[in-house]
Amino acid sequence: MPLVAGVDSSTQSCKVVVRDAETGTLVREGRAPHPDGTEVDPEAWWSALQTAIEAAGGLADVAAVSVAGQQHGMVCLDDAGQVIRPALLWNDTRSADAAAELVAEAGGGRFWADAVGSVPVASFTVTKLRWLARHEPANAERVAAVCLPHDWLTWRLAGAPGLEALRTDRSDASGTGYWSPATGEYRPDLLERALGREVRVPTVLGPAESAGHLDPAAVSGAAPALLAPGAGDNAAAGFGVGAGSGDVLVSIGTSGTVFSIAETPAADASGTVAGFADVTGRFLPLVATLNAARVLDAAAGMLRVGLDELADLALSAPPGADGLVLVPYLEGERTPNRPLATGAVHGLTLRTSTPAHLARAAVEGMLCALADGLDALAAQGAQPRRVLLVGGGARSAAVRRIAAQVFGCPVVVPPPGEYVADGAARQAAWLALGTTEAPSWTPAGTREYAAEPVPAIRERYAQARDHHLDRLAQG
Ligand SMILES: Nc1ncnc2c1ncn2[C@@H]1O[C@H](COP(=O)(O)OP(=O)(O)O)[C@@H](O)[C@H]1O
Ligand SMILES: O=C(CO)[C@@H](O)[C@H](O)COP(=O)(O)O
Repeated sequence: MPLVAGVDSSTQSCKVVVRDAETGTLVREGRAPHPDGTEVDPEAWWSALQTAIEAAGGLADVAAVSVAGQQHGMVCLDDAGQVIRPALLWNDTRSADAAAELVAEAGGGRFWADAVGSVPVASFTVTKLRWLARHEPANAERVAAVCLPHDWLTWRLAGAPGLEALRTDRSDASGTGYWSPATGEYRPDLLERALGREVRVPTVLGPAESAGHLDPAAVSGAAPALLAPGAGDNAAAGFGVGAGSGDVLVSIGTSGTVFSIAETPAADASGTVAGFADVTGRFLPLVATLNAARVLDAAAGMLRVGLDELADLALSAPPGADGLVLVPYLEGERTPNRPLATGAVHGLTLRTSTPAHLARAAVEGMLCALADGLDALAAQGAQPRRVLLVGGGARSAAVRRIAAQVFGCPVVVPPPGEYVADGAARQAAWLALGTTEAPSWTPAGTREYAAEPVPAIRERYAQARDHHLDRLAQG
């Protein structure tokens, strides 16, 4: 029975699962935390990956490995393959002006949506390259190759064999802003427009193509396992839960994402829906917010309670929290594009000044921003008859129950698990087994949450969401 390993190198942590390639049975797992911040030395991901692999019992008996990871992060390498500066992550908003500049230079969003399927905001790698060229020209001069977190980790697992060996996959390439899901080709002209010159980018592999072999010297005791192409974390999560064409997913991790598996590429000139690619050769129209699970962390911190108590408090308040609304822009926001925004609380009265009301408003505010994303996805052709809910935030009983009221459709929650790492493992199994189709591992024990929709929650949120302050310069 071959074993395979899947990795999720996400914003807050690194998770490794080892599964049976044929049945998908979980054999062992491990995890390790990542440092805080929106600028991170990739070496910290490498060290977390080593710790998580060790906690998962190592890779000695594993036939294939696949790395999925947070999307968009800019990892710049010099001629010798050394990292030039800490990576700027997807939630680093310093390139917001660069994004606006790139869009204006092209005459608007239509150009970008047609060229690469998405209109760049600060999250996209292409805007970070423009920021680098403008603010750190000496670093920009040294760049020989640019890649993404999952590409870099796969390359390190291969023993960092030279820049020409860098590999990526369609799903992550589609978040760069210089690769087109519609044509399957890079747009080196757009990369050059951002950075000022062309640099090397990873070769984009198709589904289940090999990225080479693991170098046993890179991981203590590991076998020379096959390396799979890997994926962006949202695409991997879709693959991990076995989502099929037309399914709509909401992921509540550090980011909030709303996406579906589509047969045709998206090209939304408004920039609300990003036109990404999936793991199987299909497409992944996606709306992302910067504020999801950490809104709950922040509310729990303010109320000095744990996350389970926060959920109990939220469920003890009435739907709509008697008019208390929390606008969740704690990290600025990406959709809508408000990089400088801060959060706000509206509707405070003596009645609503309770921990329960604030807890409920935090859950509802975070979910309303995602419900706006669902509307945008529906406007692009998705049909959210039900929503599959994944990510760390889906562990909250309040999120699961209130989501059905806010989204206005049933919410299906797979058993708690690491679906990004599972998606990566399933991709590794596809490669290891050499089959035409990926093995079908279906998570058993999904639960469906249905509730009467409460439109008043979203109506009140719509009145509140445009009223907020910008962050102070040092904020
Ligand atoms: N029971 C819970 N209730 C609410 N949030 C939770 C719960 N368990 C975990 N989380 C949240 O999930 C988040 C991590 O989710 P995860 O999907 O792993 O994030 P990421 O992939 O961005 O690193 C954390 O912010 C954590 O607080
Ligand atoms: O930027 C996006 C999607 O476009 C984010 O979804 C990142 O991929 C980070 O994911 P998490 O760490 O929150 O899962």
